[in-house]
Amino acid sequence: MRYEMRVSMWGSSTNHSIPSSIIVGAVNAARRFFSLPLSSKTSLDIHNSNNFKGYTALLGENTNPENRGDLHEGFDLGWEDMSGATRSEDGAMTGENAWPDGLPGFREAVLDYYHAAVKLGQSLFPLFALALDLPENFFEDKTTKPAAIMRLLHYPPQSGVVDDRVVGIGAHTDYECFTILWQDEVQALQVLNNAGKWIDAVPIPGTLVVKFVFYHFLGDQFARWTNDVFKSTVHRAVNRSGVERYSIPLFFGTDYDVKLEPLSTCISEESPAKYEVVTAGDYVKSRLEATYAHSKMEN
Ligand SMILES: O=C(O)CCC(=O)C(=O)O
Ligand SMILES: [Fe+2]
Repeated sequence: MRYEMRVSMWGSSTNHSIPSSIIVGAVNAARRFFSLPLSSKTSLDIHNSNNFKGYTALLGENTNPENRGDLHEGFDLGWEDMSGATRSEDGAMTGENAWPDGLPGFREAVLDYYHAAVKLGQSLFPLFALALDLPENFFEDKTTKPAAIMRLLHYPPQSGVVDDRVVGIGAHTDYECFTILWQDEVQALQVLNNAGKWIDAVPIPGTLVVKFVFYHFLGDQFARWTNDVFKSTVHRAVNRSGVERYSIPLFFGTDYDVKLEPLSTCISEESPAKYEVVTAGDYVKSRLEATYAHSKMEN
């Protein structure tokens, strides 16, 4: 069974909504950033960051090891408060964000969206806990220091014969528990269904689409917490639209110093624990290292 929750982007009284002005601010910030000269962007090269923050050039990332690189550019950031404070207790993922010079208002617009989306993400954990027969507050003490990576993504259009090994973002599963995704109106995102067919995740104008689909669109941290009761969904993006595309995923995990231990409700004699226990920080970092390994060597 598949559940999907759509959250109206128009401000309302519910605390599940992200005001449209905040979304528009972040999208405009992304447009301004990707319009910078390449040299300004590569000065923030993600390979120079000890915790994978900053700029990824076209083909810099390779989410599917069978592919030759992803045809998008990106800007990655993690938690930071408005005053600029970062945290020291994030284990392997501890470190600062990398902000561009000469883009007034960029940092504020991006962080405004980040904080609003993180708040939304925090409000979803109790629903997952209930779905797993756990107390509603089960994840509360495991999500006190938001371990959330956000990305601004820019996909050029691809035309003619598209090599399946060079697409916008190759087939992959996300590394954290779940993903909140804003995408513009350009169709590119696809989800692999149980029959092995790629299904278009159709953009809906005027909405913030929260990928919130049990058993289908969850990330690998939840697969580890639940011993695969929650299965991560394979997805990819191929932009054949003829126009450029922007998206903003936010990956929401448990705190970086928390161990990804299988839940007692999800293991049994018939279904013993499958995964080695690691901290969320070590896990995310190892996945990012694999994703960027090919371009690190060229660097
Ligand atoms: O751009 C998109 O719609 C998907 C991005 C994505 O899957 C990712 O960054 O993990
Ligand atoms: Fe993804």
